[in-house]
Amino acid sequence: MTVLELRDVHRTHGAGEAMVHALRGVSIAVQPGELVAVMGPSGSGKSTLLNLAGGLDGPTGGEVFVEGTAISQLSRRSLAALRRRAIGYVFQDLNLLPSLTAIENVALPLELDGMSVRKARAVAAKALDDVAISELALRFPDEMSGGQQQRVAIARAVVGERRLVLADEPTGALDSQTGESVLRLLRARCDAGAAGVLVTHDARHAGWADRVIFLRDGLVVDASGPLPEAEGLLEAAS
Ligand SMILES: Nc1ncnc2c1ncn2[C@@H]1O[C@H](COP(=O)(O)OP(=O)(O)OP(=O)(O)O)[C@@H](O)[C@H]1O
Repeated sequence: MTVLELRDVHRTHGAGEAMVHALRGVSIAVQPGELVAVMGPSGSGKSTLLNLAGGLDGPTGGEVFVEGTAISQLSRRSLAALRRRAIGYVFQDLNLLPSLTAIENVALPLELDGMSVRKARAVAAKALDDVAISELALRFPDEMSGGQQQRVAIARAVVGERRLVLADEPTGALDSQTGESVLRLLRARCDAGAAGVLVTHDARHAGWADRVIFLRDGLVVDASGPLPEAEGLLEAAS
């Protein structure tokens, strides 16, 4: 089943002369096992697309479907449950809770979903092990490097077998080696069956994706295989 579908999605901000058309009719579909990179110049609508895909924002036109469900039809409570259970987010602002340890941060969505603390901690410990930082489980975010925090954020995004993983420049300011390991984790999650959407400015990062969608002024201007087509488009845009 298609995990994520945007059908003729529009998003405007503001009104009257100040109205901005962040997205002007975008249609995409992402299948299980597929990692799709979204590229485009600053202001082209990439973050808007990701926020709509994750149900963090609603479209002003068109519809977003997650696993066949139109998310505009969901109650607030159902949408919150869908976000917690099915969707993992790795955003540049990591949103790790500073007063919780690494393992508590990863376990939190599971506990919120009703899993016992004991079981949630066991699942979280496995997720931290998967991203090779099990020895940091009891550290607080400010006791970890940026790369280590990023791994915690990835573990939290995929814990509990989330089927849709959304990443907005997940490598942030990381050095290239650490950044690559974050992308490798995302790729591995998709290879294990999740659908992924990766917003990036970096053509090398887009090289981890199965295909690249290129946005300009809120429209998909090309959807192609990964490199070298994406590099050509980037050069054409600059
Ligand atoms: N809350 C908002 N209010 C008003 N305008 C907004 C809002 N959010 C986004 N926009 C506008 O919508 C357009 C698309 O923004 P968006 O952040 O999606 O672009 P982007 O491609 O992610 O850019 P960047 O690469 O710089 O992060 C821009 O013109 C932006 O100024």
